[in-house]
Order: sequence, then structure tokens, then C-alpha cells
Amino acid sequence: MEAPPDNDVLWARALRHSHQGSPALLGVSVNVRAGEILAVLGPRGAGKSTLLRCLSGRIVADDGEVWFNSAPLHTLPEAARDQVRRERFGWVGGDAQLVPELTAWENAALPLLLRGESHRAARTAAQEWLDRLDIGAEAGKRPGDLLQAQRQRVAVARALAGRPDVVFADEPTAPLHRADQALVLRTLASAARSHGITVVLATGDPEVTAHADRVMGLIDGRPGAPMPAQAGGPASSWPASV
Ligand SMILES: Nc1ncnc2c1ncn2[C@@H]1O[C@H](COP(=O)(O)OP(=O)(O)OP(=O)(O)O)[C@@H](O)[C@H]1O
Repeated sequence: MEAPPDNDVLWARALRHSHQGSPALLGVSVNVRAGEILAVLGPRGAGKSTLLRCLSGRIVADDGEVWFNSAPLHTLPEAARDQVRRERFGWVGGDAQLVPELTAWENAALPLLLRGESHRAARTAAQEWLDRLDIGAEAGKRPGDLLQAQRQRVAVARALAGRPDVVFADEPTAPLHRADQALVLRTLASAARSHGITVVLATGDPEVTAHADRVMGLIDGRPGAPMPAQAGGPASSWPASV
């Protein structure tokens, strides 16, 4: 087994995965450096979600390797993999998936509370992130009393409050209007940069990739050539060839 380079926080090789016989990944290799924001760009059905779920240990690929900080995630027993996910990774999906009975701050604080941190420390951290995402005033409201864009910001706060090494963001702004998309992405990117958090962002929108350091194209479960992101505008068009 080839050892991954030390400065890659994530390193995956030759990932193949099918859902009920239908292929989603057909041999994808990717490396992500610590503190980097990597965008995975591709059309619907390209395999972006499947790739993020494999990289984050939510599923184990049918074939291939995923290493996190030089440890093989793909061979870890399920309980150990779950622990890595809980303690080292954050996740933001297109659907906020908040606990309806909990307030915004309690939802944002969940990773810390589940980890056994004190109520006071968890609340302080959650409030800081909610403030930063411009939703601090809503901290005491339950998800049902929040707008969709506000719920999505709470989900981003929850992903960041746990001080993860890596945040996986799967189309995190897809349900939002343009103005809210820009705010959420800007905040996610600047928070990640200021805290050295690595981000792997899946999107079908080339404009979203302007927030990334690097863009990887994905089409039909196969990678395109890596492309540098361009500051201040759409980072790239679809890969010319895969
Ligand atoms: N749970 C599942 N069961 C069956 N097929 C699935 C499942 N998840 C994904 N697929 C299929 O695998 C392929 C890749 O899907 P995936 O969701 O990874 O792509 P994607 O690029 O994230 O697309 P989208 O933006 O539509 O979610 C698609 O053909 C999809 O229909």
C-alpha cells in the first residue's frame, strides 16, 4: 500500500462505487492539502455526493483507498470511522437537517455537546459562529421559526462549531437565493481560512467555485483535469475532456 504524502489531509486513490448496481464513481483519485478549499464541480449525477460521502467516511467505497491524516479511513472499523466523522469532520448538505425540537444555538452546539463539552463552552462557541454568520439574533428560535436561508446558516455554524479538520459541503447553497448563497459561501470560506479548516465543496455551479483554491471537475464518475480557481469570478467552465 502506497503511503500518502504528509501534507495531504485527505488522500484518496482509485475510488469506485456503485449504488445498487448503478456506477457512481469509476476510479477517482484526489488529494486535499491541509487548509485548502477544494471545489468538486460537475453536473447532476456526476458522482459529487458519492465522492464526498466516501471521503468523509459516511460510506466505504466498493474499491479504492481513503486516507485521513495518513490513517486509512477505508479499513477502520465502523465505530472508529464514526468517531472520526463526529470529531474531525463537519458536514453541510443542501438540506439543513436541524433537530426541530432544539433552538438554533443548541443545533449549532450539538457536535460539542455530543462530545461532552460543557454547556457553557458549547453555547459560547455556537453563539460566536451564529454571530459570524449574521444570525446570532435568532439563536433562541427553533428551526420551524426560521427562514430556509437562516436554517442553512445554522447548519454551517454547526459544521464549524465542532472545530473540524475538514468540512464537507455538499451543494450547501443550492436551495438559497443568490444574495444568501454569496453570504454563506463567503463566510464558510473566510472562517475556514482563518481557522485553517480544510473544505471540500461539491457544486454544480461554476460561480460557486470562485471561493475555492482549486477546482476538480467530475463527470459521469470520472475526474477531469484539476483547474486553478480564479478570484472574483467564475472559476472555470466544464472540463474540456475527462
Ligand atoms: N442512494 C442511491 N441509490 C441509488 N442510486 C444512487 C444513490 N445515490 C446516488 N445514486 C446515483 O449515483 C449517481 C451519482 O449520484 P451522486 O448523487 O453522487 O451525484 P451528484 O453529482 O452529487 O449529483 P446530484 O447533484 O444530482 O446529487 C447518479 O446516477 C445517482 O442517480
